[in-house]
Amino acid sequence: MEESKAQKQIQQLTNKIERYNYQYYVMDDPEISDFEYDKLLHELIALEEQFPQFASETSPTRRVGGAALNTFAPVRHEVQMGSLQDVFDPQELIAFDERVRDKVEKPVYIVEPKIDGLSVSLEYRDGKFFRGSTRGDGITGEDVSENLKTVGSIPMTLTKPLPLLEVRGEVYMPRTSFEKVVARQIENEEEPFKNPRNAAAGSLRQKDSRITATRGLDIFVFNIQRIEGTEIFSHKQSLEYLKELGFKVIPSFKSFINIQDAICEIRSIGENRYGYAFDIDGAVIKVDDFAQRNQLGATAKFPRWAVAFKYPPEEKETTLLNIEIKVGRTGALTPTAVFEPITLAGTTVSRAVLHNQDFINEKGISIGDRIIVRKAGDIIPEVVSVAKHQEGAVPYQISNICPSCGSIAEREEDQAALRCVNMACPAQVARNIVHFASRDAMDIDGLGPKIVHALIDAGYVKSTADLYGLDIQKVISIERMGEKSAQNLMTALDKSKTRDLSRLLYALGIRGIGQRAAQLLAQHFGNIDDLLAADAQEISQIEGFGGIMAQSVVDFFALKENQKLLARLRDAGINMYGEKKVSRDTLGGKTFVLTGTLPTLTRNEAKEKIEQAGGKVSSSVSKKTDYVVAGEDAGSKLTKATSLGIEIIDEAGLLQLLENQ
Ligand SMILES: NC(=O)c1ccc[n+]([C@@H]2O[C@H](COP(=O)([O-])OP(=O)(O)OC[C@H]3O[C@@H](n4cnc5c(N)ncnc54)[C@H](O)[C@@H]3O)[C@@H](O)[C@H]2O)c1
Ligand SMILES: [Zn+2]
Repeated sequence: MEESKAQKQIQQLTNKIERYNYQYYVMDDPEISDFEYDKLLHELIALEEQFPQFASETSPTRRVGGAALNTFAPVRHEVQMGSLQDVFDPQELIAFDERVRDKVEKPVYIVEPKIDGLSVSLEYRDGKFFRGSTRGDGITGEDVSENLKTVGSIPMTLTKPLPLLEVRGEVYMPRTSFEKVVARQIENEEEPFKNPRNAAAGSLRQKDSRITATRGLDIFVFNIQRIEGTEIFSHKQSLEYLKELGFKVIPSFKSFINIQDAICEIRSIGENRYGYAFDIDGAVIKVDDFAQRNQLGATAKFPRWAVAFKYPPEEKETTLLNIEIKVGRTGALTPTAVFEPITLAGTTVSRAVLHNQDFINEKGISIGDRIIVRKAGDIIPEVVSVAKHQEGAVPYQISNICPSCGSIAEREEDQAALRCVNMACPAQVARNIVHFASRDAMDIDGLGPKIVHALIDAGYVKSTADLYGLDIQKVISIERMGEKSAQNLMTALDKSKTRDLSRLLYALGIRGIGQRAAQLLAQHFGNIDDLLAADAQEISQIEGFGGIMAQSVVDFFALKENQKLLARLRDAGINMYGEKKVSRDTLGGKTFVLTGTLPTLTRNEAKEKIEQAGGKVSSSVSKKTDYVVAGEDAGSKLTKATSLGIEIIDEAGLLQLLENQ
């Protein structure tokens, strides 16, 4: 490969991985599966090895984990919390053994399952729990003591009053807890966690420890970081000692004196990986003796005395029987593959989401094909590829008729999904009503998902307008509804009639129209009739509005069903006026790019502030960027901004801009 091409590719991979890291470690919401992520990381490692001149000091290949959220106090780790080097092939285990034997004699290895959770440090003073923190970037983590105290298996008092002890463990969510948490999230129409690891991380990093307490977290302790009051010489000894102190230690640790036996154990853990009550993503092999560990040492990121063997996701072949189209909660028409049942990652699966037409075309999927299926991140089944196409078959074509209400679904610009925009579409009605009633919309107190579903099931409500036709008798007749709460709901419904136009517009759930956009519409037009009379051209003139958003508003009100709904809301006495304002727009559409960690604002807060003042936030630096707001550890974006001569400001500078006008 040419140098210039390699440099560019290294840069691109770095940017990508940094984004995935942020989503995974900071937001607890991964965008891609671990398997795909590992592939990208290894691609980068290989490129950097070949072109070391382009490998930066801060490359994700040299750094551990993620940045901290601002929510928790920072904790500096006395003993650094490293990561582990991944290997995927038994051959690499043999190479590991050779590297070890180059430096030390007769190593004893311990093999343990690798728990798929998140790493924490627990500190004890005089035998009492003192503090607990997340790994963070390995050097600084977050103080999550309060949340850790809710994990029942973490002892608050040790059986021996050691003056000082710091241990490392893996907090995880057992599969049964995960299933319960996800079921609850789905019932409350919240975005469910993608897998137990992210669920564990998200639960441990809750602001409110009462929420953490409901999540059924557990821990396995696997290392002594620091100890005073006794001396320990080997890993095996330390695990046994930790057990005595009252910790729940890593299950099934076995020792081996030759690598072949260790490989057998690793294979057998892999074969049994779905037999555990929790997710494991590999096995760890470690040198047992501490003196030997010291001799072997560590790199900036990993110890040289251990490696993690990662198991590939399980894949199976099956026959595609059918493709069903479902209308999602946002009106998106989603194709689902229905195939002959197979067992994958310990459970029987027969369905996998096919995302959209582009996905189907790309893989060339048609009904009757033999397909390969796996579980991404071991949770969500996905179609990997077609194993055997049928002769002459063409990719399945999704119809644009909504299967739930029969309206014509629209394909939005820039978006692969077809979407049913009929507000009265039965498939979407519950979600629409919940949104309509939510705090930031019409704020109808007491009208949560459960009541909404009950009202729909009872046949009382088919659209938001029906809410205003409810009477107290009907409400009381719903299961578990007392007279008092029924009365409260009626009062709340009445009160909601007087909300400002901007809330109503937001409540309607127009595609792409959030609170801010609804506010802009209300301020610009002042009443609904003027808005209805406007065309996309006029709406797109509003500062902060783009052509796509304007078109979405016009499309929404063009639909007969939505017009009828609006008329009924009007008849019910809902306020349709708002305060017309001459817009005060401080930042005048200037474009900002955020990079690095700001001292006080989170990224989202900064973004919100900029947008509220009429600015735009973009994710990449270009000639069109007006300002780059740089915080600590700003990376490539800063370099690019400098080379393009774009003005660079810090958080203080941003706040000043916001205040100035
Ligand atoms: N999908 C994404 O977007 C995305 C993004 C970033 C990272 N990731 C995933 O995160 C992982 C990388 O994270 P990492 O740096 O924490 O490395 P890692 O999870 O692969 O390995 C290190 C961790 O293993 C844990 N561990 C569990 N059981 C252990 C045991 N018995 N002994 C020792 N350690 C044990 C430790 O807590 C340690 O922090 C990869 O699996 C990667 O795929 C995914
Ligand atoms: Zn529909």
